[in-house]
Amino acid sequence: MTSAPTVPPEIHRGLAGVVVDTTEISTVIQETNSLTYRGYPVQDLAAHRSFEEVAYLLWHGDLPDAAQLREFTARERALRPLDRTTAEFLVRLPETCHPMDVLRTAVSFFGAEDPTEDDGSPAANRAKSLSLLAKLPTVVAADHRRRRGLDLIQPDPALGYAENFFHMCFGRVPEPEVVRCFEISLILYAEHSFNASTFTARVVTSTLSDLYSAVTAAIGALKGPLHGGANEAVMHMLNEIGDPRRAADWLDEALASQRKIMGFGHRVYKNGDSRVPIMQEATDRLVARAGDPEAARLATLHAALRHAMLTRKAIHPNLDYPAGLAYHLMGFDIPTFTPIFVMSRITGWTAHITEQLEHNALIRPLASYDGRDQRPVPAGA
Ligand SMILES: CC(=O)SCCNC(=O)CCNC(=O)[C@H](O)C(C)(C)COP(=O)(O)OP(=O)(O)OC[C@H]1O[C@@H](n2cnc3c(N)ncnc32)[C@H](O)[C@@H]1OP(=O)(O)O
Ligand SMILES: O=C([O-])CC(=O)C(=O)O
Repeated sequence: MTSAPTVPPEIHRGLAGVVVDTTEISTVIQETNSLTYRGYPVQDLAAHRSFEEVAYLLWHGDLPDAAQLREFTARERALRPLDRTTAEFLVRLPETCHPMDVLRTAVSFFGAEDPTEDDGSPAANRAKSLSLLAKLPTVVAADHRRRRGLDLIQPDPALGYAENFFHMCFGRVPEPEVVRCFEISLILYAEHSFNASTFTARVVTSTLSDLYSAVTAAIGALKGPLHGGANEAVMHMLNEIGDPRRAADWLDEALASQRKIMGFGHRVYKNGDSRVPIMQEATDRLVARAGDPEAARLATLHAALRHAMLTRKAIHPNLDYPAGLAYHLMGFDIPTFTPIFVMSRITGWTAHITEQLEHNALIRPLASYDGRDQRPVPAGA
């Protein structure tokens, strides 16, 4: 009897187009290039709400009322300082390591220090998430200053999340318009469904590992230049091109040598990233406010490259393209750009960790083997 020929399995490399689970947290709609958090359009949240309100929304499912927001922000502000052991541990890390490595190590260290580390109850995870939201900016700012040879500035509980970050990095808070542009970037970066780092967090959580392990792994996934690391790569690329008149030629050479152009393209959005118009407007406001030739040169170069990429490849910018330039204009050093993304995405990651635990199934796909045929092990020498 002959056996029926086996149908080769369909391979979905990179899980492209594969729907692996449901989520109530956000939806990225490819057809309309839109994004909602818990049902609210992200554009409206960016226009009318604070980052703290969005964090609350992602975790609790609804926007806070005034009393809930007061309580939430008071708790976040109280949790910002680092204890002495953590601060001493972080300054011992080599300055040659990337700030994302510092952040990843810090989260791992917080996990090792947390006495409730093995209690994965929803209440314990909510407390850990809030503590990370509060402390990550303190770590990022301390590291930003350490690399400039400056001492840490303690968090100021009188300041909001975004303002306090500027205070801890620079010892001053810029004009409200600059703070608002920064806050808009945090709102836009907060959540994006099953992107690579969030999926990483869900994979780790699906084994019933702890929240710190899941966030540590997610930071590792976000660091790569095909994901969050692109906001830094955008600025390196603009610096490499230099002259706006060189943008089109530079692009032609880069494409001819098969280079990926950083800050362009997206796995889900094929006709433009829903978040880009709002972030681009915020970046344009920063350029206008700076009012200097250097900001104008960068803005012209940024626009010229975007135009050339659309003309040559019909590929649109993603959020990292305007955000990278915006963070530079705000005065942050390039290696701090992706850590800022983490300060925001910690909200989305931890919302997904909670959701994964609510309906957990171990994440374990299959692979189609195309290696050597089975063969006998030769006798040892
Ligand atoms: C917050 C975020 O994480 S957003 C993403 C940030 N990452 C980047 O900006 C890095 C640059 N972009 C990229 O590498 C890609 O666009 C990704 C990884 C984001 C998405 O990749 P994919 O979904 O695999 O894109 P896909 O393979 O469908 O690309 C289609 C075609 O466009 C090309 N393409 C896509 N993006 C780019 C790019 N940035 N530069 C040059 N070519 C590109 C691909 O090479 C491919 O060409 P081909 O069909 O001739 O081989
Ligand atoms: O959704 C993705 O693949 C990447 C992205 O834009 C994000 O994580 O914000």
